[in-house]
Amino acid sequence: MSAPVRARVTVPGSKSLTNRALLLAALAERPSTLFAPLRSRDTLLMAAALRALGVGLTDGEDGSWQVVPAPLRAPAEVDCGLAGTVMRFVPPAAVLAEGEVRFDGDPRARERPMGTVLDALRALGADVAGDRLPFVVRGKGGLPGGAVTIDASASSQFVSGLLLSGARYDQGVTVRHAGQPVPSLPHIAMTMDVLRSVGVAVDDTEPDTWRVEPGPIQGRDWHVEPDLSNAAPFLAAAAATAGRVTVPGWPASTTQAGDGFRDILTRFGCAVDLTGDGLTVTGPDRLSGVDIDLHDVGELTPTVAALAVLGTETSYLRGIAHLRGHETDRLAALVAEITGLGGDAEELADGLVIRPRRLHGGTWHAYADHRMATAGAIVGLVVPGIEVDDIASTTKTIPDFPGMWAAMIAGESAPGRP
Ligand SMILES: O=C(O)C1=C[C@@H](OP(=O)(O)O)[C@@H](O)[C@H](O)C1
Ligand SMILES: C=C(OP(=O)(O)O)C(=O)O
Repeated sequence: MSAPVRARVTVPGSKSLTNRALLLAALAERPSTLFAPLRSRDTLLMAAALRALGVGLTDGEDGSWQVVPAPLRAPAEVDCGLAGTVMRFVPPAAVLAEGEVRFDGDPRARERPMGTVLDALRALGADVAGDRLPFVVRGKGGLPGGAVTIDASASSQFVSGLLLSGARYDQGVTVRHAGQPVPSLPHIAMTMDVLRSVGVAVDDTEPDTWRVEPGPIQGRDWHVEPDLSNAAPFLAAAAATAGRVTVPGWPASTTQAGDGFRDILTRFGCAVDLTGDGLTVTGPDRLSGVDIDLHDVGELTPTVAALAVLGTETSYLRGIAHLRGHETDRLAALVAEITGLGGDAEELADGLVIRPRRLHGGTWHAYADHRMATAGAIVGLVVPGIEVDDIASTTKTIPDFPGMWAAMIAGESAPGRP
């Protein structure tokens, strides 16, 4: 094992909060300012999409973003990259423009599930050509809206996307889910919470039903919380090396699903301490195994799998069949990388089983997936000779992961940060 990691790591803003704030600011009645937003590939793509639709977006010297809403304009082209939040959140807004808005993205993005959102928009009165990327929204300057029933078992983003723009539809929107349970429900709760914060009337009292009333969206100041899911690999470094890592600015209460990592770390045997100073995690001498349902926090799976690989007991990660439609098929990718290095991992119908076995060095493939890349970095702290083939894929949600990781290992605060 490498030397225990001891560091204080300040992580950049939340992807999920930044992209929701950008979209709502674009649809608002008055300008908004985002303080400490995330600036990474996914949020820069969201910003570019909104600019292409005519929204004013300027950079403040302090790293903030000023957003000046304007009637959405077409024709326009939107590059979704590999960002689920761009491909699922922007089309429901693009129907408000008058004219063609063309969407495309990375090769893998063309495979990610999308048809449910486009069918829902058609059912609500939109003219959309296509069922996955590339597709074209032919905006009519507005949308009747109303009630729609969808199967959101492949992604909570199908629901969030429709809700975020719903207040701007003539009749608002009511989204009902029918199908296997919706994953990542905390992300839908976050959507409802941000809608309330901009004065939109919402109702989620009925299970699997979300209602957004039509009405104006207020401009506001947004103070974006640190991205707790992106904090996870750094906290995992403490867990993996019997070290200690503090993430300052961890919110006392939050709508981010990544907050669930505190409980997961406890189950691995870590000491987890949330104080006014931040969240401090101290790793145990021996990592336990876990049997855990990650349905609500699927995006933590690669990080949890990396710890499970280093655990001393068998781990079961459950409730995550939908990860097959993420940046890559994460279940297949994790099994391939773990077994490729001599480990023991197997796919379950809805998850993974990972048994303890000593790994050897070699290449850990990232599959253009930021969270696969960071999972490789965690394993590489403990197993000598591991090289992640595409660490640059981390720029999807962290601007400088290699710099932050190196600073953490050296025991420094990340450069330029408190
Ligand atoms: O709404 C959001 O910001 C997100 C919702 C989740 O998507 P799925 O429901 O597709 O897992 C999550 O995994 C993703 O990283 C971000
Ligand atoms: C699933 C993820 O991203 P996306 O927003 O592209 O769906 C993720 O970040 O783990």
